[in-house]
Formats: sequence, C-alpha cells, structure tokens
Amino acid sequence: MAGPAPIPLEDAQARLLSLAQVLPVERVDVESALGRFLAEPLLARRTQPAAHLSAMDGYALTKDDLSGPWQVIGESAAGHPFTGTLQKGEAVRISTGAIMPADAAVVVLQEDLKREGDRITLTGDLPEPPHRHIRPCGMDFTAGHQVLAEGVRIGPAHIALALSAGHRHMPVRRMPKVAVIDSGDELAADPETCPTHQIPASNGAMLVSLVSPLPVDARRIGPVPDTLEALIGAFDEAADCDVIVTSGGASVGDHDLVRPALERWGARLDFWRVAIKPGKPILVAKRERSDGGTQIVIGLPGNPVSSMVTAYHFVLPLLRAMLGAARPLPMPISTVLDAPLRAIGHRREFLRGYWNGKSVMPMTLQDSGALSSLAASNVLIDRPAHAPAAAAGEAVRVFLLENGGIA
Ligand SMILES: Nc1nc2c(c(=O)[nH]1)N[C@H]1C(S)=C(S)[C@@H](COP(=O)(O)OP(=O)(O)OC[C@H]3O[C@@H](n4cnc5c(N)ncnc54)[C@H](O)[C@@H]3O)O[C@H]1N2
Ligand code: MOO
Repeated sequence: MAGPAPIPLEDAQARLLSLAQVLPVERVDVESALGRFLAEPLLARRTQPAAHLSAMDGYALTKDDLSGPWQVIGESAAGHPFTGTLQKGEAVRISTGAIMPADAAVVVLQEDLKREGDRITLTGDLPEPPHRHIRPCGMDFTAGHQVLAEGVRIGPAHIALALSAGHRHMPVRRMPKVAVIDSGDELAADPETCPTHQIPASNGAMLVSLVSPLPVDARRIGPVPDTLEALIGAFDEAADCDVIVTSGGASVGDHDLVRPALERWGARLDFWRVAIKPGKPILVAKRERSDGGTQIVIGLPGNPVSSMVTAYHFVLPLLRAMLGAARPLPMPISTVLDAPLRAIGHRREFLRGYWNGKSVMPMTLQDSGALSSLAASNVLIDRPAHAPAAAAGEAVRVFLLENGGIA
C-alpha cells in the first residue's frame, strides 16, 4: 500500500493542535511550579517597591538643601526605617534597599562625602538627576496589575516575581499522563545481552527523556512484539493516559501494525504521513474514552532520528498545548552554514548539526538510523522542500535541541 500523499508540516501540526484539549487547572506552591505553564493571568497582590527606596549606600537629604555640610541625625537600614523628620542641614545614613525618610528626596553616595563624627561634607558629585539613586514606589509593579500572562512557562525569575507579588500558590494545568511504547520483534529489552538479529530498544527511553523536562507524568511500555494482540494489549495498558506515543511499525511494511492495531482498539486515524525527512510515516489518531476523556496517539517512525525529529515537532508541541502554553510550537533561530549543503527534494528536511553560537556545522552522517550523529547534534537545520544547494556562509534556520546542552 502506497498510503496517502504526505501533508506539509505546518498543516499536520495545526491538525494535531486542534485535537489538543487544555487540561484542567490545579493550584500548586509557587516554589514547586518550575516548568509548569500559568493557567490564568497573575495579578500583583502588593506593590513593589512598597515605598520609595534607596538604590545605593549613602546619605538621604531633603531636596533643596544640596550644598552641605549636614548633621547625621539617624539611620534608615533595610528592614529598619527611619521614623523621625528630616530638616534642612540634616542627613540620614541610608543603606541599599532601605526606605527613604518621608522628607528626603536625594541620596548622595557615601563615596562622594567625607564623614567626621556626625558631620558630613560633599567631596564628590551630587546625583544627576537628583532622584537618580531612588527606586520609586511601584517601580516594578503595582497592586492589581498583571505581572505574568496566562500560558507563560514558569522559570526561576517567574517564581521570584510571583512570590514578590504576594502569591504563595499559582494556577497551572494538570500534568498529562504519557505512555511511550517501543514496538518491534527486533527490539531487545536488555542492551547487555542483545543478539545479532536484534537491536537494543532505545527509542522509548529517548522519548521519555525528551518529554521529561516538561511537567508530564511519562512512562515507558514494552518492547512489544509485532502482533496486533500485543499492540492492543500495550494500548490497554496505557488506557489511563492522555497521550500515547508509539515508535516503529508506522510505515508500509507487512509488520507495520500500529495503524491496524489502533483501528481495532477503537482509535480514529486523523492523519498519516507528513512531507518531512526524516519522519514521513508519522501518524496521529484519537480515541474517545468511555469516561468521556480523549486520548491522542502519535505513531512515530521507528528510525531513531525520525522518532526524535517527529517527537520534537509533534509530541512536544502537543504536550505544551495541553499544558496551556502560549506558544506550543518551537521557534527557529537564524545562523550561517560552516559547510555547503546539497539541494533538497520534495520533502522538507531537518538535518542534524552542531551550532557553536555563531555558525552551524552539518553532521557528515545524516542517515535516519544514525544515533552517533544525533547525539553529537544540538540543532536541526531546517531545509525547505526544493531548496537549491547552499554554500558555506549562507543563512539557514535551525531549531535548538535540548540534547545535552552545548558544552
Ligand atoms: N517501502 C517503503 N519502505 C519504507 C518507507 C516507505 O515509504 N516505503 N518509509 C521509510 C521511512 S521514511 C521510515 S522513517 C521507516 C519507518 O518505518 P517504521 O515506523 O515502520 O519503523 P520500523 O520499520 O519498525 O523500524 C525502522 C528502524 O528503526 C528501528 N527501531 C524501531 N523501533 C525502535 C526502538 N524502539 N528502538 C530502537 N530502534 C528502533 C528498527 O529496528 C528499524 O531499524 O520506514 C521506511 N521504509
Ligand atoms: O522519513 Mo524516514 O523518517 O526518512 O527515515
């Protein structure tokens, strides 16, 4: 069977994302929200700074008394504000982060003053403009205003911002349950005792690792032999999952049983075959569960690089969409080639490469079975269908892989 004509990547991604249902909201401790996606806009419950603060260590003065000398009459330290009144000819010692005395409007750096006992005289420059070293009340945010948008992925600074804005908890989406099924008679579960007619099952572990930086509850099933019964048994094992990912058995061979097994299991095929290389035989199906929930199955091609590339462009975006991400699809960056590339055929290609921060070197070995060059890569070079040959120095788009970093 030849199969349907492959559809363009963007169309396939749009179809998949239209199947995605955003998961229900739950509230979590802000401190454990790293990597989650904010489910509702977060409004500040307080103003920050809550008062005018000094941004430097020095002395606070009133605004029209800038020639000195001045008498030091007290101190405003962080956490211990000065509560008295400040007159002309007087100064308050002030530290970084401390509240400005009510009557003060200028902070002179201690480096620009000489102190003898409680008397200070100007030896350097006055601040220009005079309020330069003051952080005004509400500079960062004010109560009632939005500090974080819905769909933002929570990183370290978002955690600090949410706490500063007065939140101990934040709303996020429930973690999706994901099952990854390795399938194929040739797959050995134990890599240490793998005979010549088999290969160690490696895609399942790779795919679970790929999704693990996202807030998901992912597990691996298999390896499962090439029979309809075994595959249906594996799907049954994943009956509690929101997303099921298979690898292998997606193509047109006699032993490629994922599509018939899905049909028998009660899933409906949405699309099969996308015009990308590697990864053409990818399929997407949907199943309505008896409890009213929906399961999405993504059948990835078995070649390890095809599995990785299709998981990058389909599985990760689907999970991000279900988690409520504002931007589920990956964004490429632009760089230049270190070596020439050949012309491209009718399928858009994603070539493996190493990006050093300035330019990208394509891997010599581009076979979709080559894990060695995949592991040495940190980007996918995006070559459009029918692109002519490209010379070294030409601009290309690359997608950054989270593949062990760039060290
Ligand atoms: N006549 C045709 N043959 C093929 C076509 C086609 O259009 N016509 N498409 C080719 C393309 S493109 C791809 S990609 C592969 C994908 O096929 P399958 O998804 O059916 O994958 P398998 O045949 O099961 O396996 C391919 C390859 O990958 C190894 N593999 C599979 N699963 C794992 C795993 N879990 N861990 C490690 N390695 C795995 C498997 O042993 C094979 O070597 O089909 C082409 N054929
Ligand atoms: O599309 Mo296949 O994934 O070239 O190897």
